[in-house]
Amino acid sequence: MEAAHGEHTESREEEEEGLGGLTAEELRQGQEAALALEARMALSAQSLVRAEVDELYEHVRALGQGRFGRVWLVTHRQEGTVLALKQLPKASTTLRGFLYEFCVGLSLGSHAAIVAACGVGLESADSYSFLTEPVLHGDLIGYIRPKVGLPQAAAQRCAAQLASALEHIHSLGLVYRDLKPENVLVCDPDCRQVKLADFGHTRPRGTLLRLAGAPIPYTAPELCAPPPLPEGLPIQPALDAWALGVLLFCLLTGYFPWDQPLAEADPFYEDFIVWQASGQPDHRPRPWFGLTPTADTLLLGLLEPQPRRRSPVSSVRGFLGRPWRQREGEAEEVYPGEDEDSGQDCRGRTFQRP
Ligand SMILES: Nc1ncnc2c1ncn2[C@@H]1O[C@H](COP(=O)(O)OP(=O)(O)OP(=O)(O)O)[C@@H](O)[C@H]1O
Repeated sequence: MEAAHGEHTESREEEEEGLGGLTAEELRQGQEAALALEARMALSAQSLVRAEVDELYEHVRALGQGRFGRVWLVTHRQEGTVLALKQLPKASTTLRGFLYEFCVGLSLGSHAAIVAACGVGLESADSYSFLTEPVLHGDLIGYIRPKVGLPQAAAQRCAAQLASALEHIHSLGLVYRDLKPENVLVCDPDCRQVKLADFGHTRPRGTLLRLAGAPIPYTAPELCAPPPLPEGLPIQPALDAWALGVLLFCLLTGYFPWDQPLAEADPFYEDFIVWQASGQPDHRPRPWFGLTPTADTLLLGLLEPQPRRRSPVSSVRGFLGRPWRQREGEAEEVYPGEDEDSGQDCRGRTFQRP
């Protein structure tokens, strides 16, 4: 969604009236978060360890590869501590971009559903790296059974933990902006505990952003509309609430609700908008058939197209412990299985609905 990873390609307007509808309190919160991050980045720049990764750490195995970085399981050569090391090549990451992601991770402190940063940043000849706790059971995408989703209890546990992690991030004046199953790491084979990772896209509330590239299912509709200011849309936690709604739909059904939230381009989104506006049960789009009225209410709140009317991520708490799926039998096992029915799941954007 951005031109360059971690770089401040966005500009921030200082005047409240120029901030496309942010309240004074929202503006203050975002500005404080931005200042705190700048201060932390200045300090961290001075304390970077300058060494090659191999001098200090032994590679055990690769844990994952993203668009920007490679993540390794490593052990500290002297202490023997087992850690995850995210390595970002200098060819594609600026020092500022690296410091930004590193310091956002540090500023989130300790939260049970957020990958803990270790506070060590490394500058090597060709890369920047930082260390975090390792999470060893893969990411959530491997647990979502195509056309089925997760068992309800696991879906509700994930929902509760992710809502809590996002609430924490929002309370610090930040917007996460990259919620998707690939960024949710799983701590145990039964998917009891999950942790949010990858803070390369996290920004202070009110940062002005434009959508760069095609929208994905998790992109909120306000980002697809022409921005209220030439520099872009002042970002709000509501972006994360939307993405959480889409992710919960995937967990409960094994389908994406749509490919992109554009009624003119996506018939599934158009159907949803018609249902959402009419409130008529017989307008319910087919992919929603298996959900309960409780789940409908939760998801319709998170997936409210108007960001100011959208439910906050904390709304999830009020819906836990009640059935979200009408029939539970089809999704009893949690398993990190392979794609059973390629193209018809929520692992790719171009799946087909029933
Ligand atoms: N702490 C960790 N423990 C275990 N695996 C991890 C950890 N951090 C990241 N990974 C794995 O590495 C993958 C890539 O990491 P990450 O998402 O941080 O990279 P990225 O380049 O920023 O990705 P993206 O393309 O989503 O922006 C993750 O999907 C995950 O599988």
